[in-house]
Amino acid sequence: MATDSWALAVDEQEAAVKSMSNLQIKEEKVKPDTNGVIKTSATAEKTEEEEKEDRAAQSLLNKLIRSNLVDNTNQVEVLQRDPNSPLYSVKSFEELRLKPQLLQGVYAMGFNRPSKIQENALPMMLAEPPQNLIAQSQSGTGKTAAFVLAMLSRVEPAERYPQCLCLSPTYELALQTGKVIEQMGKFHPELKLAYAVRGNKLERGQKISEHIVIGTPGTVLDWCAKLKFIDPKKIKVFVLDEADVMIATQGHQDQSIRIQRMLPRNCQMLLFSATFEDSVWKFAQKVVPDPNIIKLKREEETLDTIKQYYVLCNNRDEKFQALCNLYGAITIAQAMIFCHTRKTASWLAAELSKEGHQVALLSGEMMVEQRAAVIERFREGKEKVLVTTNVCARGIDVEQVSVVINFDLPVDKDGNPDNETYLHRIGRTGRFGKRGLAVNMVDSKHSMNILNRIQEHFNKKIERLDTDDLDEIEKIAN
Ligand SMILES: Nc1ncnc2c1ncn2[C@@H]1O[C@H](COP(=O)(O)OP(=O)(O)OP(=O)(O)O)[C@@H](O)[C@H]1O
Repeated sequence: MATDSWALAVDEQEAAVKSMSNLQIKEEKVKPDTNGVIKTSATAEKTEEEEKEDRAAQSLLNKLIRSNLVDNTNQVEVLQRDPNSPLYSVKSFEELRLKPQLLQGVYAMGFNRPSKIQENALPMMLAEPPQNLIAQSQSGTGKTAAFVLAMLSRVEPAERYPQCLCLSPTYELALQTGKVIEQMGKFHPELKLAYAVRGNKLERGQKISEHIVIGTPGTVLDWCAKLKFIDPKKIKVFVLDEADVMIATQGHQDQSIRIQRMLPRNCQMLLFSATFEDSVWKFAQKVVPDPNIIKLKREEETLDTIKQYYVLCNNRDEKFQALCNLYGAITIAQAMIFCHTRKTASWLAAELSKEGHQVALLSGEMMVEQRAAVIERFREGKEKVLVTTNVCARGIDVEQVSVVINFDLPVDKDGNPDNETYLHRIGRTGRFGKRGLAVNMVDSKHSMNILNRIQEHFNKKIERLDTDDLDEIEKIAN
């Protein structure tokens, strides 16, 4: 195989780095595309695969670093299966008439009142007869807590068999949800939970007596169909968590549908997702018949309150020099610096450290727990600058950042401007009326072209900044 070209492609396309060792690539001709990026069919495939894995990692990361509800002032949209039935919403947990032990559990977790999505979702989920629900709202808005409460409310502790089944996309995400079940159900000690995840081996012929089973689709399917540890006909509540992450994983969609088909017709089906792309929507409709639908829109990200600049350089070293010139001005607040590859991010973090700056590096090579720890320190303000990559920081919410530096402009895997990522990176800096600042480093004709296309897309002028001019620097700092 063409080792050099392959190495080059890998360098360009960070997402493919990890896959090198386990890919069997057949001899094939590799030619650079119009952007000079070399792809083989194997790289393209694996890149997609990696992105999918990333979604699960991101979701886990967000859970690990989150200690509060995400603020959302948008309206909730509710579509009822029966538009004539009254629409209930609750402003307190008391109104739900929960079992006292559950209410105690909710309060012990520090929840004083239902979150926006919970206000509508909880009465629907707890209604008699049970109703099916599809709910979508961004990560951190209280979905997990909502369906956990619904499952715990429906369980009959005296009946010792699985009554609620919850599917999660990965082992780690299943454990996170399991923790919430354990916390919320802690004043209900007779309530038991089983984890249907890889490595949890039971003796053949056994029936499990736990009331709630949480697991990944493959193992749950085995437990229901092949090993018969669970009698699916007795399941009252079926939850599909993180449907968007779920269907991004090969095979999970089919396995989930096969499990759903074994359940009784009157089983309550609940599906949750942070996004509603077409594929998620199609899947949701397959597994949730006659649903009520609740949607909570994401806070709009805009560029209105953000000052955007670009700095013209000739190469990476000049970009570094420009960044050093800017450093004093940007560290008045907290800043995130985005690079295209892990290699550049590591290099930049090391160079900044050599200059005596204290920076944090968030890299894709780190374990999810390590990444969570880095973000946590940054959120606490222990470091003021975080150097990271596109892939690594996508989907991660760090609220107090007010400066974003694009050391490399965001491009998609075909080398075109990634406007969505641009907006997401930059948009976060100017939230809630705060002023934000974005500086884009441009070092070639190609990247100037990308910048121009970004300006056109958003119909916003990005001004040139001269980092050797102290007056100019003053201007951006104030
Ligand atoms: N009513 C509430 N009051 C206060 N905090 C809450 C409430 N509901 C949930 N939380 C907390 O807010 C955070 C986010 O909630 P939760 O994990 O349920 O959101 P989510 O929408 O399921 O997020 P994800 O999609 O990432 O799983 C958690 O720390 C949770 O403990």
